[in-house]
Amino acid sequence: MSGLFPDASNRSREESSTNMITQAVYCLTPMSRILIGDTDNTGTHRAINLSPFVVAVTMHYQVNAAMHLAKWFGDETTPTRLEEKAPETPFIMANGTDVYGITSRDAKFSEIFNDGLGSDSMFAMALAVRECPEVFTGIGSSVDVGGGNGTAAKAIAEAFPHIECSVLDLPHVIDGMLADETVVFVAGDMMEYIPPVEAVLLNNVLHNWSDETCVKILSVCKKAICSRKTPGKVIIVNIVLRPPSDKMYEAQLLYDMAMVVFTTGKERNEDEWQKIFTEQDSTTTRYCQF
Ligand SMILES: C[S@@+](CC[C@H](N)C(=O)[O-])C[C@H]1O[C@@H](n2cnc3c(N)ncnc32)[C@H](O)[C@@H]1O
Repeated sequence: MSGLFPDASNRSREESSTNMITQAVYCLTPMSRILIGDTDNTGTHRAINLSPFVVAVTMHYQVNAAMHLAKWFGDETTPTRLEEKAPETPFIMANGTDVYGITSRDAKFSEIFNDGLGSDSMFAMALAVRECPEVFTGIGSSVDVGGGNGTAAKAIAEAFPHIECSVLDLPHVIDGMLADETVVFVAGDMMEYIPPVEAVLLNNVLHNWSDETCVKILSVCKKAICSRKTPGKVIIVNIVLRPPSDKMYEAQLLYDMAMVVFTTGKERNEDEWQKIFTEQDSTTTRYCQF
């Protein structure tokens, strides 16, 4: 204890070392910096703030779901291969319905969930727009399918003002959204119909679903981009699992675990993505990494 509470004779030496410790302890790391964002003197955010995402994925519904993981794994009455356990997920075991069942009946959770995913989208789209601008050139119209609160669509509209941007999501999600001059909100079901458009954006959507459902969603996307004279494109923003030696591998596996707990989907490596694209019979596939 004496080392923690220095006596007066050592004061100046201790003060300077306390300052040093204080600086070392309270300095933000690159990771914690993205949890507070950055505001200018008008209160406008100038940098990415991922804290809404942390709040959204640690709500009691998700924590309860994670607590059911062991039971879900260990349930001997269900098959051992994980994909055969679908459509039951730890989330459904814990909450009686899937994430979208909860967003449809709990408006507060829906708002927190959409804001959280929106903050994550802001992060991903800022990189996509900066690192892969060629993906968006030559496009006149786009629909962000499963676009939630429209954060990604707004980022595209801001970076490429000539693109007419819309967002398609489930009716209860769209209900609360206010259209602005940059983005139009459309209620619909991506499993059934997507309006004709030059580019469909699927931002962090396909990893929520099984291979079979991804093929189904992509076939609806294909109809939407092929109903015009010149066929358009489907832009997929998603993790592509890297080899175990990659420094991002552990973070990517953590995302994969989240998919197991919350959804019937998973994160995929390039071969697994390619399998889906081949089954879906896409003409050309190009990968841009960021
Ligand atoms: C993981 S969130 C991704 C949200 C957004 N793209 C983002 O990254 O912030 C999946 C989105 O798909 C929407 N969704 C789920 N099922 C859908 C369906 N059948 N038709 C349209 N949207 C759907 C959800 O409401 C949710 O907004």
